[in-house]
Amino acid sequence: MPSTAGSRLLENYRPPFDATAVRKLRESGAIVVGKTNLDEFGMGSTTEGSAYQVTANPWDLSRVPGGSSGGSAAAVSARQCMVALGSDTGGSVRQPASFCGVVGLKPTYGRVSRYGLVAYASSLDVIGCFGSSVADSGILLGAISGHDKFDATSSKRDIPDYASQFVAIDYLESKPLKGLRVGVIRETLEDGVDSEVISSVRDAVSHLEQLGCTATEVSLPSFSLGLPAYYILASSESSSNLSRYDGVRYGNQVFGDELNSLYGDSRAQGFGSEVKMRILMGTYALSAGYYDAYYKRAQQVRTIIRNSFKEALDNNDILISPAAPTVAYKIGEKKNDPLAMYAGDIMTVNVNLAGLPALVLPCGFVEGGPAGLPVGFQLIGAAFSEEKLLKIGHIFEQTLPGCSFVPPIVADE
Ligand SMILES: NC(=O)C[C@H](N)C(=O)O
Repeated sequence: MPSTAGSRLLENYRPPFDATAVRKLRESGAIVVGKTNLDEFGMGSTTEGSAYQVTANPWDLSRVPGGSSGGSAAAVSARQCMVALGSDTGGSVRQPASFCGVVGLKPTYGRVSRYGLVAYASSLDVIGCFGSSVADSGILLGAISGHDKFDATSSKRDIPDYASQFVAIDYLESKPLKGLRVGVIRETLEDGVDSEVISSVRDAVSHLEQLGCTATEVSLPSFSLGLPAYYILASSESSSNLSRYDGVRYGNQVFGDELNSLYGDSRAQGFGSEVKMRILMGTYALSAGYYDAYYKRAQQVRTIIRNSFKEALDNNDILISPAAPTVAYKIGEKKNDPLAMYAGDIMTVNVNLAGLPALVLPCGFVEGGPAGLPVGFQLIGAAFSEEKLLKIGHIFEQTLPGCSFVPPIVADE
C-alpha cells in the first residue's frame, strides 16, 4: 500500500516494510483494510492540509473531522472500520476523536514503537488509537505496545493486560471510582473556550463525582505557554526530519540542471504551503543568533510544563480538561488563518510536551448539524498510567445516560 503522509512528495512511495505497530496488529490477527487521509506530514488540525482530498465529518458533512489524523477518526466514527491508528504529535489523535465523537488514546511517549512511523517531531510523536469504545481502543493499545529494538525510545516496561479492565458490573450502585482524586484544570475552562463545551465538561465531571470521584480545581499557570513552545519545538524538529525528502532518497523527483535545483525543485513542488511555512519557521528558530531566543527558551518552557504536570499529578490521580476549545467547525473556516487553527490545539499540546498519556472520550452534544455535534473531554494521567485511564473511561462510558455516539451520516451524499 502507498504511504503518502498526505503529501504530493510521497505520491508514488510504497514502503518496503510495515511499521512495528502495523506488524504487531497483523500478528494479532487484525486485517488492515486501508490507510486514511491526514494533514500533510501531520501538520494541521482539520485534514484540509492533505494534498489529496478533504475529509468530511460524519456528523455533518460540511464540517471538518479535525486533524491531523482526521481520516482515521472519521472512518471509525462512520463505522467503516473497528479501530484505527493515528499519530499524535500535539493532539492529532485526541482532537479529531473529539470532533468525530469517538475515543482517542494518546499513549505515554515510549509505550508504542515509532519504527516505521513517518517522523514529524520525534520528541513528541506518538502512535495513538481510535475506537468507537474505550474497550476497543484499549485492546488496540495492548496489541501495539512494547519495546522494539528498532526504536531506542520505546520502553521495556511490561504491557499490562488492558482488556481485563473492561468488565460489566452495576457501576453506579457500587460507586466504582470511590476515592479517586480528579483535578479539573482551571485554565482550560476559561475565556476562549466555547461555553457549551465548558458546560458539557462540567457535566462530565459531575458524572465522575456520582461514580465516587472527588473533584477539585487545580491550576497549571504555565498552561498557556504550551502552545508557543509546541509550535517552536515541533517546527524545529520537523525542519530537521523533513530534510530527508530531497528528491533523491524518497518520493517524487524533479530533475533540474544541477544538484541544487534537483533538491530545490523537488521540495518546492512536493511540499504544500503549511509544510513549507513550518520548515522555514523551524529553521529560523534553530539558526545561530535566534536559537537561544526561540528553541532554547521553548525547551526551558517544556521543562516548566513537565514539572507543573508532575506536581498536579502527585496530588491527583487524573487531570481533566476539554479535548478542544470548540466542536467541529465548518470546512474552510480556519483554512487561511493558521494562528486560529493553531490556537485550537491549546488543550492537547501540553500533554505531548510532558510525554504523558491521555484519553479523549465523548461526553455530550451541542446543537449543530443534522443530529448535534459531539463534545469530547480529556483525561490526563501520569506516565504509563494508561490502565487507570482506560478503567475510568470505560466506567464513565458505560454509565453515561442516554448518549449514543453513532453519527447519522455514514455514506457520502
Ligand atoms: N500533529 C499534530 O498533533 C497536530 C497539530 N495540530 C500540529 O499541526 O502540529
